[in-house]
Amino acid sequence: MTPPRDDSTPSAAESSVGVRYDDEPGTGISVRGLTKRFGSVTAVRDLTFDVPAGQVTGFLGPNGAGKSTTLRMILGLVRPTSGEALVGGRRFADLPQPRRAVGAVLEATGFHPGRRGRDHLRVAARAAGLPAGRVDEVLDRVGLADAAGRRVRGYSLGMRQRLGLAAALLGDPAALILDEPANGLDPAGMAWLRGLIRGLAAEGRTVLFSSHVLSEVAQTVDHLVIVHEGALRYAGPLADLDGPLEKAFLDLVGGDR
Ligand SMILES: Nc1ncnc2c1ncn2[C@@H]1O[C@H](COP(=O)(O)OP(=O)(O)OP(=O)(O)O)[C@@H](O)[C@H]1O
Repeated sequence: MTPPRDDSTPSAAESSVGVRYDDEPGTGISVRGLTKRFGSVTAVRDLTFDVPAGQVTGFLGPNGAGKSTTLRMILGLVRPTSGEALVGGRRFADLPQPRRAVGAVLEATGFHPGRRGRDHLRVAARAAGLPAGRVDEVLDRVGLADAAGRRVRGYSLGMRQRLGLAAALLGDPAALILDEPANGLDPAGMAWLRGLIRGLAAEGRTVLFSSHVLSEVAQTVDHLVIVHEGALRYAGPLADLDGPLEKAFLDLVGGDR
């Protein structure tokens, strides 16, 4: 039997097309009784759901529903008040090679404006002990190769999103967590992102992304997790929802305001 993916050493060869990410036990993301209180505010309350590998899962909820807090707890950036989140069967803090297990694009991804796109990725790759050859591979994958020599201050919002995705892909991770990746993308950019996300899941990776753009979500996901006021409202296949996504969503989160 091959060793668990997290214990293997990253290499350019392994990142080539053809590697599957869901053929090992313990893949996917699993959230169990996750709760987070900030003082008197309960941002996330007793959330339990699974994010299957090899599928695209949309993470939906109104403003303030607790999505970002949940994603940050999965990534070990926020400590849960109780419960746990497992990536590939392990808590983030226990992952032997976190970059290999999960890549993330969070909303507040900051890039030094004076640095060139390629240099950002070189610095990130070096800091993570990843091969320098990955930089050009991920630039190609996100369609940023031609702009890689330009300084980030001249990048559009969509180009910054692509750079964030490139950084997330550096470690060739089995799981991707993307907080509103469609933010700032024009229609062509959204169509491109949809193709990228679907392609990543088709390779067997676990993809969890949050979005407020329901029309885009409906075209992109297989699976959905919907939260409201920190609590779970739905977890399951898109196809099992009652009616069109927008109507089902508004029914679930009380959208008659
Ligand atoms: N560090 C913090 N300190 C105090 N309260 C916080 C903190 N982070 C989040 N919250 C609160 O937790 C709740 C959930 O916020 P969160 O950002 O997780 O929601 P969200 O679903 O991602 O919202 P949006 O769609 O607007 O990005 C909100 O009431 C928010 O004000």
